[in-house]
Amino acid sequence: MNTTTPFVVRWAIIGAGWISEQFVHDLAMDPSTRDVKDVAHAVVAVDSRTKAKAEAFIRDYCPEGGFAQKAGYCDLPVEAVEGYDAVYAREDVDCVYIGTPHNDHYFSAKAALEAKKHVLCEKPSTINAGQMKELAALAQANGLFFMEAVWTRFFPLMYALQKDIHETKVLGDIHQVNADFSIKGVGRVPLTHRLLNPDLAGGAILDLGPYPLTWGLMTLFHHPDNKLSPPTAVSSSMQLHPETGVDIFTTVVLDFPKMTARANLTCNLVVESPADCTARIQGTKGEIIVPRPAPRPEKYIIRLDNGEETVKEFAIPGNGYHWEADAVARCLRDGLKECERMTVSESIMSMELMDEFRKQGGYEFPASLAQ
Ligand SMILES: NC(=O)C1=CN([C@@H]2O[C@H](COP(=O)(O)OP(=O)(O)OC[C@H]3O[C@@H](n4cnc5c(N)ncnc54)[C@H](OP(=O)(O)O)[C@@H]3O)[C@@H](O)[C@H]2O)C=CC1
Ligand SMILES: O=C1OC[C@@H](O)[C@H](O)[C@H]1O
Repeated sequence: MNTTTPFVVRWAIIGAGWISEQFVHDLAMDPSTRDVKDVAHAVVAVDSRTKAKAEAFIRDYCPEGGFAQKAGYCDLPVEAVEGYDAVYAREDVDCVYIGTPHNDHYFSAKAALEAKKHVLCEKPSTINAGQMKELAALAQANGLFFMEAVWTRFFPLMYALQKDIHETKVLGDIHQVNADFSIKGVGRVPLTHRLLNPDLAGGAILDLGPYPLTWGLMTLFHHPDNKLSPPTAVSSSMQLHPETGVDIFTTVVLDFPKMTARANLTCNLVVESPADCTARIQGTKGEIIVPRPAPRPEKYIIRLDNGEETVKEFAIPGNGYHWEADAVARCLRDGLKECERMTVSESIMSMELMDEFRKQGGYEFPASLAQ
C-alpha cells in the first residue's frame, strides 16, 4: 500500500440536520490533527428533503466538501441533492451517512443498501430488532458494509478505560456499573420535536439509552470473563409522557452472572445527568468515575480503596465523530463488511434489549411506525 496517499471515502450525507452538521465538520478536519495519515474523507453529496436546505447546509458547514477535497485527494465537488434516490443512483458515492430521525433510519438504510452503497447509520439504526435483522441480511447478501454510528465506542478514552479494567485489571474484579445519560427536554422542546414525538420514535430509551447501554456493554459484556454472553434477567421500568406516550424516565437492569455483575442504566428527558458522574464502574479494588457527558467524555478518575487516585484526560479534537468515520474508512479499505468495534450482531442484540425495555415499560409505538 502507498503510505503517502490516504485511502479516501466518498460520503453522501442524508438529512441536513444537527448531527449531520457535526459529522461533516469532522470529515473536513485535517486528519493529521488526530495523528491519522492512512485515511481521509470526501463529502460529495448532501441530501435533504428540500434542495435549498442542502445548499445552505453546504454553504454553512462544508463548502469545500471534506478534507480529501481540500487536500486534492479527491477532485469531486460537494453537491446539494433533493431526495435520496438521486444520491443512491450516483456511482461516485462509496458510503452513505444517515442523520435523520429514528423512524427513518430503516427506510434510508434499506434504500442505500439496495442501491449497493455502504452505510453508517445514526443510533439507534432501527426502531426494533426485526428491522435491524432485515438490514443485516440485506448488507450481507449484497456484500456491503453496515454499521450503527455509536461514536463513543471509538474514542481513545474508551480503549484506554477498557485496557485498564479488562487487561491491567486496576479495579480487580468488576461487579457493578451505573451509567446515566439524561437531558432536559420535557417542557423545553415542543411535543412535535423528535425527542418527544412518538411518530418519529422519540423517547429517552431510543435517543439517550444507547449511551448508558454502551457503557454497560463496553465494560461488562466485553469483559473477557463474560465471554460475550448476552445479559440475563433484563428488567425495565418507564414513566411515559402523559400526552405523547414516549418514555421520559427509564431505568433498566442487566445482569452478567458469569462475573456476578450488574449494570444499572438510566436515562431521562426531565433532568440532566449529574456533572460529576455519568458512569461509575466498581470492582474489588476500587472504582472508576466518568464525569458527563456520557456520549463524549474527556476524562476518567480511578479511585482505589488504598487511597490512590489517578485522573486520565483525553482531549477531543473537533467534535469527536472522526474516529468512527476513520474506522469505517479502514473497514472499506480492507474490504470488511462490518467493524469489529461495533458489530452488526451487537446492534441486533442492543435492539432486542431495547424491544424488551419498551415491552416491560409499556412504551408502544403508534401504528404510523412500521413494526
Ligand atoms: N451521535 C450523536 O452524538 C448524535 C446522534 N443523533 C442522532 O441523529 C439523528 C438525528 O438527530 P438530529 O440531527 O438531532 O435531528 P434534526 O432534527 O436536527 O435533523 C434530522 C434531519 O433529518 C431530516 N428528516 C428526514 N425525515 C424527517 C422527519 N420526518 N422529520 C424531521 N426531520 C426529518 C431533516 O433533514 P432535511 O430537512 O434536510 O431532510 C432533519 O433536519 C437521530 O437519530 C439521533 O438519535 C443526534 C444527536 C447526537
Ligand atoms: O445522541 C445524542 O446525544 C446528544 C443528545 O442531546 C441527543 O438528543 C442524542 O440524540
